[in-house]
Amino acid sequence: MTDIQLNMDGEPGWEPFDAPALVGASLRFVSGDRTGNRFRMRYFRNASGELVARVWFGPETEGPPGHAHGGSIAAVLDEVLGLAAWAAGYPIVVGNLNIHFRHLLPLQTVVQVDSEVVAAAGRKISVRGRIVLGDRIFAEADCLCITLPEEQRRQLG
Ligand SMILES: CCCCCCCCCCCCCCCC(=O)SCCNC(=O)CCNC(=O)[C@H](O)C(C)(C)COP(=O)(O)OP(=O)(O)OC[C@H]1O[C@@H](n2cnc3c(N)ncnc32)[C@H](O)[C@@H]1OP(=O)(O)O
Repeated sequence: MTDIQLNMDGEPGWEPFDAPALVGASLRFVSGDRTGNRFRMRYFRNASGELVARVWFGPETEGPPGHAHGGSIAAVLDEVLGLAAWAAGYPIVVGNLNIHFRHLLPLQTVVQVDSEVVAAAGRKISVRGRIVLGDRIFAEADCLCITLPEEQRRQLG
């Protein structure tokens, strides 16, 4: 437990990021339980202002024996990259998420999710992300987010 908590810390120059304060408390599926056996997550903004997450993939995210289920990896990328667009000021939902799974991700490991908002054109916001540990890349993703019309936003809020 201590190791997990230590590894979940940010880096110098990172600021803790309060996701519920921005989007409400609805993100329980991935980041809502900081003590359970599925995901444990902490969000930060790095020195460039980009959203970064530290994520522990627990035993209940298992797919291939001893390794994370692809769907669990997709769930994390969906939330982090969607939230990255919100953190950049765009009220969106994810329209398309394309993932390259590069290496099996061992369970009970804390990895880092990097994100970058790369383009905004009309309602379409492009976000890129990857899951890494040191120089090991586990997954890379391109995410197309679509801003919600005001009326739909009101219905959700
Ligand atoms: C303050 C209160 C708020 C509270 C709110 C809290 C929310 C808290 C969020 C937290 C942060 C997120 C973290 C989790 C992220 C998810 O998990 S979101 C859930 C998963 N996503 C969904 O369920 C989305 C379901 N899909 C939809 O709702 C609709 O299809 C969409 C995406 C809103 C688009 O529908 P639409 O508004 O009718 O837009 P439409 O006119 O079809 O398309 C607009 C443009 O986007 C393009 N486009 C649309 N979809 C696609 C697609 N899939 N592929 C490619 N292009 C597309 C169209 O081609 C079109 O392009 P142009 O013709 O303008 O060049």
